Amino acid sequence: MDAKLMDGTQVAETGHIPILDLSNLGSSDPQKRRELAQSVYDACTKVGFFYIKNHGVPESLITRVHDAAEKFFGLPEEKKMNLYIGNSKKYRGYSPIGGERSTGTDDNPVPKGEETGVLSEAFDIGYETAMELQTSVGYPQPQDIYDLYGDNQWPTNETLPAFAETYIQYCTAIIKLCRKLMRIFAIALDVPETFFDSKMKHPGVTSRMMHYPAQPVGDLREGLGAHTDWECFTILSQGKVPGLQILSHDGAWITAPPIPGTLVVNIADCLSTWTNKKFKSTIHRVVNISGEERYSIPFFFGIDYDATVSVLENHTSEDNPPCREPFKAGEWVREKLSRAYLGYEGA
Ligand SMILES: O=C(O)CCC(=O)C(=O)O
Ligand SMILES: [Fe+2]
Repeated sequence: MDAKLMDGTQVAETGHIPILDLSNLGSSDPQKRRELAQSVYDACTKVGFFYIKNHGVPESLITRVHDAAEKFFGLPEEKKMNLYIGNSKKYRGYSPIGGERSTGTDDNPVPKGEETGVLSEAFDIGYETAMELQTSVGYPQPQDIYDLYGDNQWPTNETLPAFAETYIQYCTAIIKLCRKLMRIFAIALDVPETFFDSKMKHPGVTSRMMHYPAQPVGDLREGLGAHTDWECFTILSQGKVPGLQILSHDGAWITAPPIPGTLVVNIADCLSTWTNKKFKSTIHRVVNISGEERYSIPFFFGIDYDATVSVLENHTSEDNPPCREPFKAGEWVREKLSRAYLGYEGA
């Protein structure tokens, strides 16, 4: 059924976004992995978004991390502001409502100085080796050339008992899933299955808890402006309340409602570049007109910050030259981060 948004855009409740069953993600049968890779390929080239079920992340852990997010955002503003993102050189910490700006997309940027603050608050963390230590004792520290690893600003245990522990546990489970997915992407792209393995020793990972207040009637502000994600791909746990919309090829915003037992995956800029844009880094936004508070937890998975993103040769031809020169993942992410917040440009 189609609905009309307050700003007049059509929102179609459709089955445009495939639901993929990941039961065979770690199958020992290469044929089963190839079949999964084929459906991943179709989803990435046609939509750039898909839901995953049987993904292996325990529902109880997802529930615990969402509970932690709700508790965090329920803290008094001054406690949250103790962890203000502006205290961090690495873009880690709390960003209050209106603190993040809608910068638009590469093709359709919001002019500098005209950006508006979005109707959401967020708590951001980045990769730290504690996320590996649960599964691999003695995991080495990364070299931090781009100044983006570690130094998360955690609330104390007195303020929020077990908050850091729960969020780190969640990240551990998601990183494990992401490394397996990268192998499926490699098969889908017709390169050796282990192609990305050496580039995700200390993956350029960011995750954030987000809170979108119920939008007051008549308030047209976006919860999060139209954008693409920057890394390789995103795994989104969107709680129970709808609000995520993706831009279809014919220019309509399509809602991607929460589906119990699933997470959402979307392709982001770095992986799209690797594929010479065959995999779509699809524009999306959040508008919370549900009348309820919305909580979501995006997890952005990128390759090591000091690794190079370079268009795969087997995805170029004379008529289809590389869309970009090779670049370091850390440089790209830092440049994007420096424009993301109002009144704070990082280090
Ligand atoms: O909250 C959501 O559903 C999506 C968030 C998102 O797109 C992002 O943080 O990049
Ligand atoms: Fe996003």
